[in-house]
Amino acid sequence: MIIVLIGYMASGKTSIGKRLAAKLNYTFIDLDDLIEEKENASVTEVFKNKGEVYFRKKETEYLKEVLAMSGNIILSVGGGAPCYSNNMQDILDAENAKSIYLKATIPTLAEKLMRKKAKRPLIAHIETEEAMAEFIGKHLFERSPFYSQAEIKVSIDYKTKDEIAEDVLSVLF
Ligand SMILES: Nc1ncnc2c1ncn2[C@@H]1O[C@H](COP(=O)(O)OP(=O)(O)O)[C@@H](O)[C@H]1O
Ligand SMILES: O=C(O)C1=C[C@@H](OP(=O)(O)O)[C@@H](O)[C@H](O)C1
Ligand SMILES: [Mg+2]
Repeated sequence: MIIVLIGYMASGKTSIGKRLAAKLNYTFIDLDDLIEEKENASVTEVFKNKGEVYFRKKETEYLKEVLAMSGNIILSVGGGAPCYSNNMQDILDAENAKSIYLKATIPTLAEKLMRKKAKRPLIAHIETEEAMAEFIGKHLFERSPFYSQAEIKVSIDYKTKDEIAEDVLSVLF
């Protein structure tokens, strides 16, 4: 089975994915880490040197590769992955795949992203929490139609990583 974690930046896809993989003894794959490895550059460097369009092409290419893999995998994708190309449909159509949306409210995301924006080129320039919340509001409005197609939704507000991992496990098994 491939469990695909989707959701907005800083909703916890990467860190919850790691925990779930350890608990289930599944292979953990983070799509951003895979891109960094294959491109031999950080996400920030890829955005800066090759542009976002190039990043999106690579994201789509490696997503297809992972979805075609066999075995038990937890796949954490970047926040934009479901929203470009045919990626969300490919996730839904993949045999053996289950999609999970880690869902958060705007204030939760704004607070998390103010602390964790440095490595995220789309929001690194935003200076105040108020401006961050405004940006996220608009961005989530565009992205929610993709995220909402996930088979399973788990709310993450006010929860610890362990609580979120437990909630995901309880809806899955
Ligand atoms: N529920 C949580 N409680 C506290 N910190 C969290 C929680 N979820 C994520 N974090 C922290 O927030 C940051 C962003 O999480 P990350 O897993 O990278 O999110 P994503 O991959 O969705 O962008 C990380 O530093 C992570 O440790
Ligand atoms: O939402 C996005 O478009 C992005 C999210 C990032 O991943 P995380 O969601 O893991 O931060 C990373 O792929 C890149 O900075 C673009
Ligand atoms: Mg991540």
